[in-house]
Amino acid sequence: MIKEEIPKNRLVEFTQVLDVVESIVNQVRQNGDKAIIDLTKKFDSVELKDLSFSKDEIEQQASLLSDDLRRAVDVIYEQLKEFHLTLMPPEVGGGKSGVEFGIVWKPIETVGIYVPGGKQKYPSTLLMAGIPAKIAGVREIYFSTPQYDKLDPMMAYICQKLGIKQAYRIGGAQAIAAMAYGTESVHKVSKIVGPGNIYVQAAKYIVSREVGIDGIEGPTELVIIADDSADPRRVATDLLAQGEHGKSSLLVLISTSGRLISKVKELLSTDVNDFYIVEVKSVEEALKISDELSPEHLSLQVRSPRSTMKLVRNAGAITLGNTPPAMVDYGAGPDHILPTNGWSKFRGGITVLDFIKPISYTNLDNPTKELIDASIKIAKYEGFEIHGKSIGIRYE
Ligand SMILES: NC(=O)c1ccc[n+]([C@@H]2O[C@H](COP(=O)([O-])OP(=O)(O)OC[C@H]3O[C@@H](n4cnc5c(N)ncnc54)[C@H](O)[C@@H]3O)[C@@H](O)[C@H]2O)c1
Ligand SMILES: N[C@H](CO)Cc1c[nH]c[nH+]1
Ligand SMILES: [Zn+2]
Repeated sequence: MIKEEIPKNRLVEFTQVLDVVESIVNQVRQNGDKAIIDLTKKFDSVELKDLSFSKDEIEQQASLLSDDLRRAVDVIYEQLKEFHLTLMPPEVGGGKSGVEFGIVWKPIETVGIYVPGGKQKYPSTLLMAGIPAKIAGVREIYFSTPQYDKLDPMMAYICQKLGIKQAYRIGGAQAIAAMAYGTESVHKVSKIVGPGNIYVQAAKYIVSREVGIDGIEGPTELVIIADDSADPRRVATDLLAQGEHGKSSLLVLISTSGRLISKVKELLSTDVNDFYIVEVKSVEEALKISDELSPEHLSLQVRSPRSTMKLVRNAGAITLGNTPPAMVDYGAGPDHILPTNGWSKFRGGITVLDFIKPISYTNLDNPTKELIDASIKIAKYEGFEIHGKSIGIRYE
């Protein structure tokens, strides 16, 4: 259905299910594997026997992937690898007042990746999380997905390429809780990343009290800003494409062209999804609405996408001009694990930076008297006499 007013708040929000998910998380925390088995029966109607895929099962499934699809994965793997390698920050250092200081980057040691799978399968998401984790040097990468029978052959092949330590057949909030707290069968990790529905994201939010998370990456969102230079068929197809993720997707067109809008409306008229389509007077006005929404994907199908991009304040990922947003989903290089629900106001998509941490180092070779005196004075001012003394005894 076409709607002409964009809702102020997201209609589907992980905050709506925090209470029910808190109870799921607690059950897994207290009862481990047994709770996972019960919850999987309750929510997915599956009698779960083995919680993880064995090495043999993964090998067997991977062998079923055709050469053609293996090559496709290999091509995308190299493309994503290049993007994340480009972003890998250097170790930096400097000095002042006789102090040498700097940063060494260390990988997070254990990471759990959630790959959604309730309605569709997402081997591409395993690549999007696994490649930056591997480049960052994460020692043990685990992953979980709600596939209760055999593992998808493409995922199995990707598991092998990434050197996944263990793969679990667990979905929803129970998978997140299991990786956060550990169970008899599931390894506890230091950080959990990955997209999913509101139950999955609510669980990540809850367990972030104890483990790192990458943010909130819930139901897909696409805002297209288009002027009269845009092609209505492409605009409509981009909106329909993200609508494939399901009814929870947020699909928005903001355009300065009434002519484009009526053509796009015509093309969308028979689809089951809701589309929010608004006409504005200028691209600046469109940007104001989009920034307020802070969408996941932002597509700038306008005459000057580069100068328009400079004016954007909030978005997870921007595609310029004729670039299909679906290429970010698959093969362009930048990650498709992107913030939703307004979280692009304060963070971006996954990069290698989500898997490394900066540790500072300090070496006082020959500090100036001025710096030492100033430090001791502030320690005394705070009432920490011994802090001051521990500095003073070295440089008197
Ligand atoms: N933002 C991103 O970066 C990004 C990327 C890819 C996909 N996505 C989104 O991920 C989502 C995938 O959702 P999905 O549902 O297909 O798969 P999912 O794997 O996220 O969730 C499926 C699980 O949800 C649990 N569940 C379902 N109903 C429940 C209920 N009533 N109570 C408790 N638990 C329940 C079940 O255990 C099930 O296994 C889509 O909305 C898609 O748009 C987002
Ligand atoms: N559009 C999704 C991010 O919201 C990513 C995706 C994966 N596969 C297809 N699309
Ligand atoms: Zn998509």
